[in-house]
Amino acid sequence: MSDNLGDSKRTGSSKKSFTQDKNDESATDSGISRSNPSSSQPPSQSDPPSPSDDVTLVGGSVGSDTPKVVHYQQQQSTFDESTLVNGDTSSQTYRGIHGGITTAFSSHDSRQAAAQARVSQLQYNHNRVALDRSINNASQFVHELRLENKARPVHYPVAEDPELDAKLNSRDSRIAIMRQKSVSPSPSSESSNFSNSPFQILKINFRLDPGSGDVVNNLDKTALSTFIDEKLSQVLRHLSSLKDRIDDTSSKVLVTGDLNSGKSAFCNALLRRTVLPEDQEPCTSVFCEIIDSHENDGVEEVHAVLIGSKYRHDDHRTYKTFQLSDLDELVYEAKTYSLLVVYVKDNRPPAQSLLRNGVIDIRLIDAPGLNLDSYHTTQLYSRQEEIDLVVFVVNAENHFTLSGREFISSAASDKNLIFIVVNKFDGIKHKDRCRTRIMQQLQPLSPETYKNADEFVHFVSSRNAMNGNSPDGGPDGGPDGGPDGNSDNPHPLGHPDFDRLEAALRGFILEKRSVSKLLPAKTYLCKLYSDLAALAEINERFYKEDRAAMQSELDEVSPRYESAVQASVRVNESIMKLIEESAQLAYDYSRNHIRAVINGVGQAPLGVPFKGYSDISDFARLTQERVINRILDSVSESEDYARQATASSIEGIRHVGREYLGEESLPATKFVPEAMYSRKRDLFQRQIDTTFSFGDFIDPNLESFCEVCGITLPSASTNAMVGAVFSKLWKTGLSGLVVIYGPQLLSAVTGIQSVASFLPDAVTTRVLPVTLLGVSVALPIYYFYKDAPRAYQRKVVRKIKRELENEDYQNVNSLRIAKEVRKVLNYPANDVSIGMNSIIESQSSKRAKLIGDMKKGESALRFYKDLAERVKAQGGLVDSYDLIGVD
Ligand SMILES: Nc1nc2c(ncn2[C@@H]2O[C@H](COP(=O)(O)OP(=O)(O)OP(=O)(O)O)[C@@H](O)[C@H]2O)c(=O)[nH]1
Repeated sequence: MSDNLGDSKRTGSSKKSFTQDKNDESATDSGISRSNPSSSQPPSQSDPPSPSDDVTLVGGSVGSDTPKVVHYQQQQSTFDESTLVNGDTSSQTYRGIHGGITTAFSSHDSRQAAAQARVSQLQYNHNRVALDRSINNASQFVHELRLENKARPVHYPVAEDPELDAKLNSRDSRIAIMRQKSVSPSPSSESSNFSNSPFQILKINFRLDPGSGDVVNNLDKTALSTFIDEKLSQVLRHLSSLKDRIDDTSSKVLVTGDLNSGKSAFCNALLRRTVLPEDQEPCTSVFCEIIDSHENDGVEEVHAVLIGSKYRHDDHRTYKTFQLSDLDELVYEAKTYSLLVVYVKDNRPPAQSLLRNGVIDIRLIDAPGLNLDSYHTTQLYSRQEEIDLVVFVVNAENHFTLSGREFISSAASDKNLIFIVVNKFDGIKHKDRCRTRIMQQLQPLSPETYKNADEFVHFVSSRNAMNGNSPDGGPDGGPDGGPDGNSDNPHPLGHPDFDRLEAALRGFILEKRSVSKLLPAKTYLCKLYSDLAALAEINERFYKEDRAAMQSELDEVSPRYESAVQASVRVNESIMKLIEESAQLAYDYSRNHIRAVINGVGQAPLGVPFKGYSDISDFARLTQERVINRILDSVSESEDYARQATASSIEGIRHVGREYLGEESLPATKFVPEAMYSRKRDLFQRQIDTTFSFGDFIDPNLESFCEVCGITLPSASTNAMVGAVFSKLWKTGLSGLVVIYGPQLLSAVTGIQSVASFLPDAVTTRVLPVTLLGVSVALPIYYFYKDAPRAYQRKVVRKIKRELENEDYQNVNSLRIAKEVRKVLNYPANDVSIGMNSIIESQSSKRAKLIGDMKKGESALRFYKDLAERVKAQGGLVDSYDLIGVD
């Protein structure tokens, strides 16, 4: 030691270094050489470095030619980059024996390690924040996809592998599935994966029920959409738990090992204070989770979690609170408590504190020693996601027990790397032999740990580290051993092995958490983004193809629709024209025909026999009936004509319809002509006043008078004129007759008088007046008597005509007849129209649906295009995060 001090003093440096080189031929009994760049002389045990000296450790990994160099600051018992030694010619090397192992330390590598740790830390934070953001983005994408799926079911490529289908639907495969079902009821065995699915995360396992036939084709869009929604909500849940995981800054270290191997002592040594009870006898039977007290408002206490409760710090019902000193008893109470949450204060600076190191909160979990009871629980515990590291404490005196071996090989396959702490190394006499044997045992149990033994396998004495005894000073402490259990007064030499273990532990947790915490998130995100991109592209392609197909369909449908509309207009027009022509024809015919009949009704004798005045009332009735019937007949004839016209028009309309719609398109209807004009026929007959009076038989008329008297009028016109005058006069009454015919009568009388002057007086005064009087009385009576039947006919005809005129009979009936024609023709027209409309409607609804679908497709296309771009960009970003590249 004096040599080293001398070296140190010669260089004027306070730095010392221990060189640990397992390959060195000049190794001590530990097989590790002592090297000193500045002095070839080994340091002696009697020359310990001064308390103020710092040292640099150079440690080589097993099987590695390159020694690993870590700077060691003795005073702080930490590894730090601030000390400069190796690589620097001015640096000095301190030689010393520590726990039988010669170690050499280089500050150069230490600086590198520290700088690297800082870069790792920065990179970790950067990656964590980036991943956090990426998880948020992914959640947003998935959320948007869910909404899209609700609006329009996502097109999901259900793998339709004909070969696979055939295999799955084959009898053998059905039997195989049924057998599998009967053997294993797990959900995964009940469903069959479509191996050619393009997805990893978004892969949906469709249950294949042997009895349900082709499950793929049986899935309708809605069912598929429900599956997808469920899958997406699963993804969202997973993203949320990933987020929790990477946002969780704490790391858990599970300390386990054989019974009595010193697990509690090791935890205490890490804390540099005796928190957990240590005993020769197995004592810890409850898991103890040690957490920095700042998570409990700085209060040191124990929360004993009752069996069956899930610990929640803010829920006092889940635990009972105790003092730290109660732990001595609590650790035995496995029947009451499932977990002891121990809050301890660690006031050491972050560089020394493991629990609160300023970067990540570390929780230590002291597990019960492995035995039959605890083995399974501990194994399950170690598999928890939150466990970032498993430290297995093995008693150097006992080596690995059977349960220890089993646990290590199982935990190693789970976590890949585990820390092995070979404790109680202070009590080992033949340390090198012990080391070799332990390494031999470890190699098959955890090859990875063995390969990286320098970092993961540590031979230490927790007791010495705790008590501050010299590394090789034995259980009772060396000559420079400090007071028991007092971290404030460590051994001046410190405990490089233990400190190295601590540094490696901390380095692993801090640096490797990128792998343990971030890598699962990155891997999941990469897969998810790749799936989302694939799904978006598939849908983009689908909607593009769909759009093209719809466009070509629309190109066909649109002209068909246009021509259907135009044809409908044309057909409609021609049918309307046909209807109007038919109605007009019926109207014209009816009007002319009825008018002609009405006009002609009084012209010819009605042929009603006049059987004398005794029968005059029958005569009157018959005459009136004859006139009315004649007119009604004309109406009926017009209606018949209209029926015929309607029948031919119906055929015309149906012909037009058939031409456009096709033979079978019109409903089979039967035209019943009799149904036309079946109502309101006798209306007119009922309206005519059929009563008559005596006056109806008196209708003086020159023509008839002359006819009755056998007088022939000069001409028809004169006859008519005179007749009219005569008629007028008659209407004015007898006085008028006298006024008009008076002169004639007077001249006749005068003529008679002049003739009478030649006649004897007796003749002129008696016979002549009497004769004349007789004639003038008898003649009208005779006339009226003879003319009465015809007078009645004339009067009835005139009366009826007058009434008809008043009613605008011809027009009203013609309109009625034409209206009925129109009405009846509207039926076939309607049939044609319905046929036409259905064609237009089908084209129109097809067109409208296509246009609507195209619009929806457009927005879906935009969505997926946008999604694909964003997802790809995000995927590329996440892929570029280098989580494990910083070493
Ligand atoms: N010599 C020596 N003894 C130690 C060391 N570490 C622990 N011991 C002793 O070993 C005994 C058991 O230590 P514990 O820490 O209780 O062991 P444990 O593994 O926690 O025990 P259980 O949890 O009960 O299985 C105690 O008497 C300790 O003092 C060490 O490094 N060297």
